[in-house]
Amino acid sequence: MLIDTLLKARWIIPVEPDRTVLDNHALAVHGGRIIDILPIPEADAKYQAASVESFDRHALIPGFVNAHTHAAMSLLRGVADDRPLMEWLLDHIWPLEQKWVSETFVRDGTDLAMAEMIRGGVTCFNDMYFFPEVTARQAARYGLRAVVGLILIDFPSAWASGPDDYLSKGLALHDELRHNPLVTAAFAPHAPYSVSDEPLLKIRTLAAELDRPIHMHLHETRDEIDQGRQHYGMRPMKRLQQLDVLGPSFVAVHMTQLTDEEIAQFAESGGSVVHCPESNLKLASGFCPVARLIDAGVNVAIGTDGAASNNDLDVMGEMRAAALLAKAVSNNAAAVPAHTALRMATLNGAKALGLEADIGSLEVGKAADITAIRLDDLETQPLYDPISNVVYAAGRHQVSDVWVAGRRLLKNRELTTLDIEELFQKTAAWREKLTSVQERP
Ligand SMILES: CSC[C@H]1O[C@@H](n2cnc3c(O)ncnc32)[C@H](O)[C@@H]1O
Ligand SMILES: [Zn+2]
Repeated sequence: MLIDTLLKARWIIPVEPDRTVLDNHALAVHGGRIIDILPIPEADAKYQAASVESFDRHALIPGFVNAHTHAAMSLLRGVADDRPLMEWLLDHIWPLEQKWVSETFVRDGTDLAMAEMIRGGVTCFNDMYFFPEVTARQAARYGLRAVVGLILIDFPSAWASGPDDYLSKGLALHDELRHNPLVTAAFAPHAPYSVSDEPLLKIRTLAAELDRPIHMHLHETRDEIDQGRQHYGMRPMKRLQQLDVLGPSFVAVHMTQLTDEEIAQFAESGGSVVHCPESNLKLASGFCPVARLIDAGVNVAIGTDGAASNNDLDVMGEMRAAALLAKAVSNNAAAVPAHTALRMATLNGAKALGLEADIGSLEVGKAADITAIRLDDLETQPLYDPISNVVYAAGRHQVSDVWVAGRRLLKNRELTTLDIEELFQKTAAWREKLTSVQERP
C-alpha cells in the first residue's frame, strides 16, 4: 500500500493506553493521520511510502500540549521580573498592554512564541490573548494546532470596548473557525476578579450551546481569594459554582488555593485543571496540590502561562517541574511518576481542550501530531527507561523533529515554516520601541 510517510523509530511512547514503550516500531502516516503502528520489518513489508524517515536514536512521543499560554506576551519576556502577580499585572503588564497591544504586536509575539514552542516539541497550544483572530490566523499559517480564547475582561482594550463587544467579536471568530482543521475556539473569561457575573452567565449559556470549553484563571493567589471574599462574600470557586459555570468543559488555570472540600467539589464537576508550576513559582503564587487533585480524579494538564511570567514556553521544563514539585508538596517521592507527568503534558491537555479524540497520544486514527526526542545525547545516556529519560533527563534541546497533522514543522532542529532571522529582526524592533519611548514633559 502506498502511503505518505513511514516514521521508523528506536522507541515509540504512545502514552495511551499504558506505560508501554514500543521498540523498533514504525508509524504509518497518511492524510495527516496515524493509520498503523507496527514493528519495522512488518511495516517495510506492508507499506511503500513517499517518504521514509528513520529515527534510530530517538523516541517518538505525542506532541506536547501547552494547555495555557498567552503567546503574544513573548514580546514582554523579562520586562517585569520578580514581583507578585497583582503588582506585576496592575503596575506593569496591564499598562504596557494598554499602550502597545495591537494586531501587529500579537502577530509578531505569537510568531516568536510559536517558533519557541515548535522547537520545544509543542504541537498544540491553548491561548488567551487580545486579537485572538490574529493568533488563529498565524497558527494556521505556520501549521501549529491551537485553541484560541474568545477572551472577555470587564475593561476595554485595543481589541474590544467592553463585555458585549468582547462577546460579539468572540462569537464572530468562533463562526469563522467552524471548519478550520487546526484552530478551534474556547471561551476565555480572564479571572474572577476581572469578569462580573453578567458576562459569566452569558458565557455559561453560549459555551453550553456551542459545546466549547471555558478557559479561566482561577484561585491563582491568596489575594484573589481575599478579593473574592470582600467583593462577593465568598471564595471565587464558590461564586462560579453558584453561577453554574463549572462543569466538564471548564478549564481552571493555576488552582494553587484549594481546600479539601473544593478539591472534591471540583472533581465532582468533571472539570480540568491546568498546572503552570514555573509561573506559580516565579510569581510566588503558591503550589497547586497536583497529587491530591489526581487522587480525587481530576484531569490535570500542564501549561507554561505567558513568557512574561515564566519566562519561557518550555513544556518539557514544566513537565519535569510538575513531577518534582508534586513529590515535594505531597512529601511522597512516588507522587506523579514519569509516565503520569508525560500524560499530563500530552493526553490530559488534549482532554482538557476536548480534543482527545484527535490528539494527545499516538494511536491509530489520531492526527499525526508527533515529537521526536534524541536519546543518544550525553544528557540522555545511559538509557534504562526511555520514559524516565524523556521526563527527568532530556530537555527541549533534545527535540529534533515535530509534525502537526503529518506536516513537518521542525526538521533536525530547523524550523520549516517560520523564518528565524525575520523573527529576530521583528523582536529586536519591538524591544527598541518598548524601551525607547520616554515620557517627555
Ligand atoms: C484578557 S487577555 C489575557 C490577560 O491575562 C493576563 N495574564 C497573563 N498572565 C496572567 C496570570 O498568570 N494571571 C492573570 N492574568 C494573566 C495578560 O497580561 C492579559 O492581560
Ligand atoms: Zn495565564
